[in-house]
Amino acid sequence: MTTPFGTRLRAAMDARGPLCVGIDPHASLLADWGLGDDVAGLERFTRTVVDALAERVAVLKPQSAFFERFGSRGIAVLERAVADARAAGALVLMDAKRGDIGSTMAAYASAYLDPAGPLFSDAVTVSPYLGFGSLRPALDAARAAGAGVFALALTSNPEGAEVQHAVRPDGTTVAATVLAALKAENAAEAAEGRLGSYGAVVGATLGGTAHRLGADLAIDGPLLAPGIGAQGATPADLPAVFGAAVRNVVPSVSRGVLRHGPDAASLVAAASRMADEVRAVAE
Ligand SMILES: O=C(O)c1cc(=O)[nH]c(=O)n1[C@@H]1O[C@H](COP(=O)(O)O)[C@@H](O)[C@H]1O
Repeated sequence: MTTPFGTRLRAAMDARGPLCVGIDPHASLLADWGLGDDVAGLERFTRTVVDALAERVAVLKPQSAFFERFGSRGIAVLERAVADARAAGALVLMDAKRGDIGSTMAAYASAYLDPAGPLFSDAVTVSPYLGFGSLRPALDAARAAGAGVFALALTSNPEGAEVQHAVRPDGTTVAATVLAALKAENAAEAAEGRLGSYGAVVGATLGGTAHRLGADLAIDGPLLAPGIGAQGATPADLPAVFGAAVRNVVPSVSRGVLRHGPDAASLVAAASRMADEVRAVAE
């Protein structure tokens, strides 16, 4: 049986530093790197990032949208990136943010969480906003494969609050309900003293807002914190946002590292500076 994702993630964070670097080949970044906004540019960009960082950072997070926009040839680049990054020892978090009715969710689960599939990843991002229960096929597929799932709880964009801060009839917020459901999924791993495999996405940009969730952030699983760099947050913001849960935070940076390319040494230096800054506040 494969070691569960949460356990593998904790080991990778300890060994490599707690950092996720996103692979987001924006058209503007391709241009900045002197590459065409075409499949050849996408491939060169992706390969450069994977070659530079997959042996060094804990998690690489390809953003599927930037590959999908090139159709099947873009997906082929994504497949190769997933395989190469995993072979080099990085955990791959597929940023697909899927969410659908349960029966369709089962197909998404087989796309990303079936070890026999060409896009099989260590974990995938999902949206719980069709109801947390609709994610069941993905949660079960992840458990079977030793993979992980990150559900959106409090996203980094300002528009998220209108849904995520909404208060239910029982007085809890929608986001707190998602966090509680993730904690329940992590119970078995937590009982063994392990980091759970079911993570939440909580933006690093939220200032004091997330911290007001306080104990709700204690989901016994990882907290992916995007929003560092281009969206304005810094590692120094993490303790205020996450409080005691900061130890389980995996900060995620895309453009803030990628803008240092195409030089591989500069990409490595940017990622390692960021990992050092995070380590300094998380310990
Ligand atoms: O799930 C995510 O990764 C995510 C959730 C969220 O709340 N906010 C957010 O920015 N993201 C993703 O994180 C990346 C942020 O990129 P940068 O702003 O360039 O660091 C993008 O791929 C977003 O889709």
